[in-house]
Amino acid sequence: MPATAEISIPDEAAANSSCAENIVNDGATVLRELGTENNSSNTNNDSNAIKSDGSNPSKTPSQASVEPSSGMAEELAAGREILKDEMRVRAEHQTTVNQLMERQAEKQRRYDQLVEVLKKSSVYAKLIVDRIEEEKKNFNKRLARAERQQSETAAAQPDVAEPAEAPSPPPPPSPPRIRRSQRISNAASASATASTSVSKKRSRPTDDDDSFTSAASAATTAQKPTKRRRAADNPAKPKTEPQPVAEPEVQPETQEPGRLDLFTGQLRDYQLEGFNWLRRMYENGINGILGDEMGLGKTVQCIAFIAHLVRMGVTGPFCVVGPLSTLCNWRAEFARFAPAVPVVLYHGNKDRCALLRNEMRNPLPVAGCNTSCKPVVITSYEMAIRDRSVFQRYEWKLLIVDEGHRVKNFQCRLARELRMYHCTHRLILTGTPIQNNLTELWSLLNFLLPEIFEKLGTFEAWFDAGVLQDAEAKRRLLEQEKEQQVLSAMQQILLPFMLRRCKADVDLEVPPKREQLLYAPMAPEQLALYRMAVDRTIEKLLDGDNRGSGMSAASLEVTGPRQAKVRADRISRQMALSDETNSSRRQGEADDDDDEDDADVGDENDEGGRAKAGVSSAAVSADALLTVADLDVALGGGGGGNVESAELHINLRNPMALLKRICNHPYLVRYPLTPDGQYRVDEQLVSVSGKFRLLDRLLPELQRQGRKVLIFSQWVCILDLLQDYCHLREYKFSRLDGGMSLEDRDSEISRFYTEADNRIFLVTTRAGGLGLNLTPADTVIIFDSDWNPQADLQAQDRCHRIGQSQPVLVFRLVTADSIDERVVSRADAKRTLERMIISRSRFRKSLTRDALEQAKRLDRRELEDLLLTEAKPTTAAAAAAADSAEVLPDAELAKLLDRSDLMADWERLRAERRAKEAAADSSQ
Ligand SMILES: Nc1ncnc2c1ncn2[C@@H]1O[C@H](COP(=O)(O)OP(=O)(O)OP(=O)(O)O)[C@@H](O)[C@H]1O
Repeated sequence: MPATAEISIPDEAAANSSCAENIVNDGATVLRELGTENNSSNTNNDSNAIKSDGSNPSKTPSQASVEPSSGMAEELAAGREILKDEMRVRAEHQTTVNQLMERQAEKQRRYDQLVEVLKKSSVYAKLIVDRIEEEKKNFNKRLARAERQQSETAAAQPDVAEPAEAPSPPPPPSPPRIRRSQRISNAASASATASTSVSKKRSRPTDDDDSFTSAASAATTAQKPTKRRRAADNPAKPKTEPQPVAEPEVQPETQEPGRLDLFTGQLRDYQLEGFNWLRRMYENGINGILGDEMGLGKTVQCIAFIAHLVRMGVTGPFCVVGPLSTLCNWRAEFARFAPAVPVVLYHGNKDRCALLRNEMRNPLPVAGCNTSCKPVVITSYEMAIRDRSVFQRYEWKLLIVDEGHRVKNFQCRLARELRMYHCTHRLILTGTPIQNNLTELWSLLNFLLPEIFEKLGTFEAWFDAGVLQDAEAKRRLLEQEKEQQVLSAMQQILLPFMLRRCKADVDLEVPPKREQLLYAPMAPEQLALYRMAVDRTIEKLLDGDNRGSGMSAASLEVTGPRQAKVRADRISRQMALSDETNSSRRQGEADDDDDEDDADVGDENDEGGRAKAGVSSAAVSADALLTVADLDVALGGGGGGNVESAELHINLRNPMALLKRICNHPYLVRYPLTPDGQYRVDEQLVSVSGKFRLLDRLLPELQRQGRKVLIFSQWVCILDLLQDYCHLREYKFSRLDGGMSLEDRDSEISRFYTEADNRIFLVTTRAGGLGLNLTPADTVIIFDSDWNPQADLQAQDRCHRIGQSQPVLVFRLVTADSIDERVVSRADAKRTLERMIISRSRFRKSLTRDALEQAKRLDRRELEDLLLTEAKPTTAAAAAAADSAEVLPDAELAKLLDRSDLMADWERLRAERRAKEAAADSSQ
């Protein structure tokens, strides 16, 4: 990393600069030539060039007053014009050069900042590496001492005269080197007994032996009742240097032999490593991001970590803030993995929360442990904001922000409020640290470590996802990397603060998944409507229809609440959902889980946000709708006085949203009504949308196979349509969206788990895409992709996670030749950005000296591969002709739904793994 790299003026600037010089020179040449020509026709034989204003300085006043010939005058005039042009060009080029120089200076400034951050970050990196090495040294010393003691005991044993006196039993055999899963409790007790009973066979610890190291350190700290030095990160007092290594605040040794450990689960190897990383960060007073891919067990690692802190005598309080949908999951996981640790789920109205606050306040005894601690408070973003003044009164020992990419906008309300909490340690959990751009990653880091990540400019716009769509720009990016190594600098900066493992890196024992893009051509009616939206015919039609009513097309929008009568039917048909829930759901278009926060306003796709931002919509009465006859005629509907009633939803102020609606289903723009004002749910619901046609091919077959399916959409109104479809086909289903209460969400999830014939779960990406475990499903259909690719990935990972036993098929539906394709390609570019910065092997292990060195040497070939040959989901099936009833021929369908190849791969992998394990065991 050239820390003091001189940045030369880029070729472009140099070229422009020399270009400007050339022009000046050329201009002078032209003028000289012009002067020569003039001289040749001028009897005065002047040899000087003409001044810029066209006068000839060498002429005497009398000469100047001599009238030139008309030819000469023309030449002079032409010369003046040329000169003016040249001056203009010269000025323009000078401006360009100045701009380029300014840009370059700005880039240099940002680069200097980056180097500065790198320096700060390497102080932390060194601290952590030194700490790890020290732990290893200590462990080795303890091991050697234990071995010495053991051999001394063995040597002393023959001298024991009376075997009948029952010598103390031989030390229990040391635990075998555990490969796949490792109980923390085992690790802890292994270390606790390390001084008396460590097998001679055990090899020297490697990185993988971190568990033992951890436990050794835990035991060491348990014996040293030092007071934890408060490494508080109170924003008012940012710390500028890493805090000295601090021990957790421990009470005197309390562990008795055989005492129940608080974490009752078994961590896998990589989870154990994550646990050790969490512990080390805490002990060193460094906040961090646990960025493991979704479903790898971030929740479980945190629970193990909190259980460890409690066991070490840290009495809390601890706080977990997450999306509403995940709260029950956190509570359930605590009950499953650390039942002795008290937990309070803080959610509800003010009265209920007042009661909960009483529970929060007092320390409770921890079963099986000679200690007590305040309950772990689990709450939602909404509550964390609403009751900030309450939460602010606590001195949180640990604040966990689950799905922490929510603070991706550093100015968002949630980030602002959480910054006011007093906490010793902060931790962000996110499976998707980079969603759209580097600014978001900076925001997360700024939230955690404001003293290091203080200047947004440092991270801003080094790499732009938009640029990554363009091959030429990718090549330029490679050049930049060669010159400045910005990418490696960023990776080095992140290294001490982030741990991220991908599913491919770890032995997850989850069958593989296959993601496929399914292209659906538009149905004829849909295409007609789409064209009308593109060429703005809709606008003209609506303008015409509403001229008399004094309503402009731009303000035309039908809103949900005014449609209560026609919605009633839909509501009454819903299963297990309360009316209250539904009416609240009607308020928003796109889902807005916990969206009281302003974090997502400005999100490209945030329909709900825009609605809230106040698109003043004029509701159109049912009578007015009847008059939109031209629209019906254009769509091939009734016309000629036989126009059916329909609910229109057209917001011309947002043409992009209008196109997206049409791509997904024309009913989102114009839903036909029955004569009595109900939604007309018949075969046409399927036939007018390309995506529904595809769906109608996939779902019956999946139902026949008994597969459970998750269908994700970003729009609540699409969920409504899908629900109508389920009624039409008489499919049982569950549903989860942002308008539902915590209890309703919980009951819908449990219905999906427990009812065998409930095989479809309709979920909004925002409300249900995060933190849920829906492993009964093995098929995911993403009805409409998000601009943010991570939202789709999160959705897929609801069922592709630990606990899944089947290969998972993921289908992303894309309407061919439409705005949908743009969404998909832009999302792919953003995925490349994410892969470039963090999804490389660098963050796989917690920090080592080797990893630090490796991060300095970014492999150019690796980067080239990534940028120039990207892995994309397979484009499996383009639907057949739009007017064909056979949208997806049987043979194609069978191929799409066939998982036998995935299963075979999975079986082979498992067999190989078993063989390896057997070989390793026999060699021990
Ligand atoms: N060591 C373990 N033993 C048993 N079950 C586990 C273990 N680790 C994870 N799981 C299970 O795997 C599933 C995924 O784990 P978890 O929810 O902690 O993942 P996550 O990384 O937090 O996912 P997300 O990012 O989606 O929130 C859960 O059902 C969890 O109970």
